[in-house]
Amino acid sequence: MRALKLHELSLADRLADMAVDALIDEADLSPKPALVDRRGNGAHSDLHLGLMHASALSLWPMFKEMAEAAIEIGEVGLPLREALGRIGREGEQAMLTTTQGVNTHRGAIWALGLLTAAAALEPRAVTLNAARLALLNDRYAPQPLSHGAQVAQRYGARGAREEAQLGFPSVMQRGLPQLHKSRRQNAGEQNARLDALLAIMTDLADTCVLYRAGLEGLHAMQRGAQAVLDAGGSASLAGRRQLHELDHQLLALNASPGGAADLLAACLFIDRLDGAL
Ligand SMILES: CC(C)(COP(=O)(O)OP(=O)(O)OC[C@H]1O[C@@H](n2cnc3c(N)ncnc32)[C@H](O[C@H]2O[C@H](COP(=O)(O)OP(=O)(O)OP(=O)(O)O)[C@@H](O)[C@H]2O)[C@@H]1O)[C@@H](O)C(=O)NCCC(=O)NCCS
Ligand SMILES: Nc1ncnc2[nH]cnc12
Repeated sequence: MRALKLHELSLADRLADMAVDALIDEADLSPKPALVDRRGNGAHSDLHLGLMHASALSLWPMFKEMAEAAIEIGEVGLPLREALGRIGREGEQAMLTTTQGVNTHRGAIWALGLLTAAAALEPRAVTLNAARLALLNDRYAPQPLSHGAQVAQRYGARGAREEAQLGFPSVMQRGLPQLHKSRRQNAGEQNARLDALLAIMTDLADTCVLYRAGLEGLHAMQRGAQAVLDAGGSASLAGRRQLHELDHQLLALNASPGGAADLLAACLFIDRLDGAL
C-alpha cells in the first residue's frame, strides 16, 4: 500500500489537524495552574486528561467543516458567520456526546473555530478576519444564560466574545510575544508554552475564573501569573516556586483558568500556522 503523503492532505484537513494538535498540546502541557494536565484534574471534579484528548479528537470533523465552509463561501460576511455558528453548535453536541455532557472545549470551539475559518480564507490575515467574523451577529444563535453571560451581568466582563472581536489581544500582545521571548532565552519548549499561558493570564478577564471565584480569584490569577514571569519564568527555580504557589492558591479558590487555556491553544495554533507559511 502506498504511504499517505502529508502534502496530499487538503488545506481543510491540515487546518483541522493543526487545531486538534493545538488542543492536545494545551491539555498535555504540565504543570498548568489549577487546570487539567498530565499531573491530574486541577480544580475540576468532572474532567481528566483522557477526556480532554477525546474531546479534542471529536472536534476534528467540525474544524474541517468550518475550513471547508470558509473556502466555499470565500469571504467574511453573514453567510459564513451563520454557517460557522451552525457547525459550531453541532460540534458542541459532538463534544458533549463524547464527554457525556461535560463542557470541555466550548471556548476553544469558539476561538479556534473562528481562527480555522479565517486561516482558510487568508492565512496572512487570520486574527483580523476572525475578529470581523466575531463582530457579525448570528441570527440563529440561542441566547442561553451561560456562565459568561452571568459574569457579564455581575461584573461587566465580556469574556470570550470580546476577546475574539478585538482580534485576540491576549494571544497577539501577550501569549505569542512571550512564547517567542522564552524560546529565544532557551527556556525549553514546555517552559516557553507555560510562560505564554502565564502571560495570557496576567491580563485576561477569564469568565471561568470570575464565575467560580469572583474578583478575588481573577486578581489572584492575574497577579500570581505576573509574579511567576517577574521571578524569571517557568524555567527558573524562583519562577517554579511562584508557579507552585499560584497552583495552590487557585486550587484553594476553586478557580480554573479555562478561558486562558483555550487562548493558549489559539496561540499554539497561530504559532504553528506562522511556521507553515
Ligand atoms: C460566544 C460564545 C463564546 C459564548 O460566550 P459566553 O461568554 O456567553 O459563554 P460561555 O458558555 O461562558 O463560554 C465562553 C467560554 O470561553 C472561554 N473563556 C472564558 N473567558 C474567556 C476570555 N476572556 N477569552 C476567551 N475565552 C474565554 C471559556 O471556555 C473554557 O471554559 C469552559 C468551561 O467553562 P464552564 O462551563 O463555565 O465550566 P465550569 O466552571 O468548569 O463548569 P461547572 O463545572 O461549574 O459546570 C471550557 O469549555 C473551556 O473551553 C468559557 O466557558 C460562544 O461559545 C458561542 O456562542 N457558542 C455557541 C456556538 C457557536 O456559535 N459557536 C461559534 C463557532 S465559530
Ligand atoms: N486544560 C484544561 N483544564 C481545564 N479546563 C480547560 N479548558 C480548556 N483546557 C482546559
